[in-house]
Formats: sequence, structure tokens, C-alpha cells
Amino acid sequence: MNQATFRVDVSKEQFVFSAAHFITFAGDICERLHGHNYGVRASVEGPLDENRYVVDFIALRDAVLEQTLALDHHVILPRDHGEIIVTSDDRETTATFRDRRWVFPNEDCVILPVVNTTAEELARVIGERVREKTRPQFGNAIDWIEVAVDENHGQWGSCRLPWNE
Ligand SMILES: Nc1nc2c(c(=O)[nH]1)N=C([C@H](O)[C@H](O)COP(=O)(O)OP(=O)(O)OP(=O)(O)O)CN2
Repeated sequence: MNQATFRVDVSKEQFVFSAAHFITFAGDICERLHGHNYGVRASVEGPLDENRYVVDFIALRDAVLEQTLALDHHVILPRDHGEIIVTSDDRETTATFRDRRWVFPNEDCVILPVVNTTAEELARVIGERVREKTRPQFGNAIDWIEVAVDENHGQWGSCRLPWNE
């Protein structure tokens, strides 16, 4: 029986994106707004195709880059947090946490479908979006996609998503 498994990994300097965020933790603690130079890597595992590729890693690279560029130089805010409430009008986006309030121009913000803007949650969203974007080209034979996000020189959160769900 053939026990070999195959995977492609993309991890590029171009994937670094600089963004601001704040999270809550331990229930009551809400960080101050701060920034990171985030790093990203992505992996796809599955059988080899007729090219002997799992997938074309150039296509995977470009799909990841599209996501990192969309986050670069933005404030990342959570859509689904119970206490960080994010609202936008036609000009500004306001985030509140209890008696604290942050106001940003709309164009500076990216509001993500996450509870907390942790590295793990960013990895999930990037993974879902890359999967969606590449499915027409990559097909359905792939087993999974994994995205990892580095917040600070070696502090990674990652998320593995089944390709078909
Ligand atoms: N599993 C996770 N743990 C933590 C996350 C996360 O996303 N996933 N995030 C944080 C905070 O965002 C924290 O701000 C991490 O940033 P960092 O700059 O590394 O924190 P430090 O306090 O160590 O800052 P220094 O500037 O390096 O002193 C925490 N945990």
C-alpha cells in the first residue's frame, strides 16, 4: 500500500502584513490598540494531480497574498465579539468596549467575522477565504488547508480546515 502523503507549503516574505488590533482575554481585560507585523504560511494536503502537484503553489501563493494585502495597514476589528461593539456610519467606524471608545475612518478598518482578533481566528478567516477563492482551480480532491498566523516572531496561531465541508 502507498503510504506517501503530499503537501505544499507557502511561506513568503511578501505575506507579512502590518495591522493594528486589540483583543480581550481573561474575561475582563481589553488590550490597548497596538500593532503587529504579522506573518502567514499556508499548507494544502491532498493527492497528486496529473502534473504531480498537490496544487500549483504559485496559485496558492497568489491567493494568500490577496488576503494579506487586504489586511495590510488596516485596523482589524471583530464583528462577533460580545462586548467589543463595532458600528459604522458612512464615514467612521466606532468600536466600544464598556466605557472605552475608538473611532477610525472606515477605509482604515477591516471588520472580520471573528469573536476575537486572535492569530487563530485570523488564520481561520484567511484559510476560509483562500479555500473559497481557489476551489474552482484546485477542485475537490484536496484533503485540507491549514493557515498559520504569526503575531510576533514565532508566536503562531493556526487553523486546519477540511477542504470539503
Ligand atoms: N493563543 C494566542 N495567545 C495570544 C494571542 C493570540 O492571538 N493567540 N494574542 C495575544 C495578544 O494579542 C498580545 O498582544 C500578543 O502580542 P505580543 O506583542 O507578543 O505581547 P507581549 O505582551 O509579549 O508584547 P511585547 O511587546 O513582545 O512585550 C496574547 N496571547
